[in-house]
Amino acid sequence: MRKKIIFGNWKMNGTNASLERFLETVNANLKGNDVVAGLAVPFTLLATGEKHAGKVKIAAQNVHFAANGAYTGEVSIEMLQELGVKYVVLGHSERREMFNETNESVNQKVKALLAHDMTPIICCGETLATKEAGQTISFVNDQIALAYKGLTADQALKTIIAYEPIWAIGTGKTATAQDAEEVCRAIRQQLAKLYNETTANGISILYGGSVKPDNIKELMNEADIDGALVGGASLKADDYLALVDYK
Ligand SMILES: O=C[C@H](O)COP(=O)(O)O
Repeated sequence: MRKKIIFGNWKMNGTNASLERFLETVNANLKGNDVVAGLAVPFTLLATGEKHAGKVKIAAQNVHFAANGAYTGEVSIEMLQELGVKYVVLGHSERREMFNETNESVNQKVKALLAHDMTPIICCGETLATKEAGQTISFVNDQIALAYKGLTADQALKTIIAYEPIWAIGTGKTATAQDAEEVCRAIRQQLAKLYNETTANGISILYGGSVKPDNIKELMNEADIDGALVGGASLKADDYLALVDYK
C-alpha cells in the first residue's frame, strides 16, 4: 500500500526561531496516524529543522547535482547529508520559472540524490496557458518522462511526485479534487508505460496548489492522490496540524 505523505513547503519564509517554535507545537500535538509528515525549509533552517524534527521529516527545497566545485551559491548533497537531511524537493515551478531549473537538471539531481540514498520529491505541473490549450496531460507526462530518464524501476520506486498546477499555486484556486485526480491518474499511467503497473502503483503522487485544512480531506479521498505539498497553509502550526491530521 502506498504511503500517505503530507509535506509543507515554507518556500522563502521563516526563521530558525520560528521553525523551532513551530516544530515544538507540531510535535506536541501531532497524531500523524498513517501519514508521513514533512516540511521543506530554506537551507539556513535545515540544521534547526533536523535538531527539532521529532516526527516531522525535514526536506531541502533544492540541491546541486555536482559533488562539489565552483558553483557559487549552491549546496551539495554531501552538505545536506551532513545535517541529516533525507528529502529534497526538486523542480518546483518557482525554481523552473525564476531560476532556470529544467527537466534535464531535475533528472541529473534525481540521479544524484538516489545515488546517495536520498528521496527526491519531483514537482511537475502546467501553466494556465497549457491547461487552456488542453495540453495538461501531455505536458506533465513529458516532464515525468524526462525526470525519470535513465532510472530503473527500483530507483523510480524511491521517488515521490508532486503534481502542482502552476495556476493553483498561491492563488486560492485549487484544482477540483476530480481535476487533480485526473492528472494524478494520468501520471500513474505514464509511470506504468515507462515501467510497469507494479512500479506505477508503488510511487506516491502528491497534489499541491492552494491545499488548505478545508479541502485536504476531499483531495485525499481520491484514489491516485496520495498526499499533498502545501505552501501557504503550512506556515502556521495549527493549519499544518489540521492538514496532517486530516482524518
Ligand atoms: O510547494 C507548494 C506549492 O507551491 C503550493 O503552494 P500553495 O499551497 O501556497 O498554493
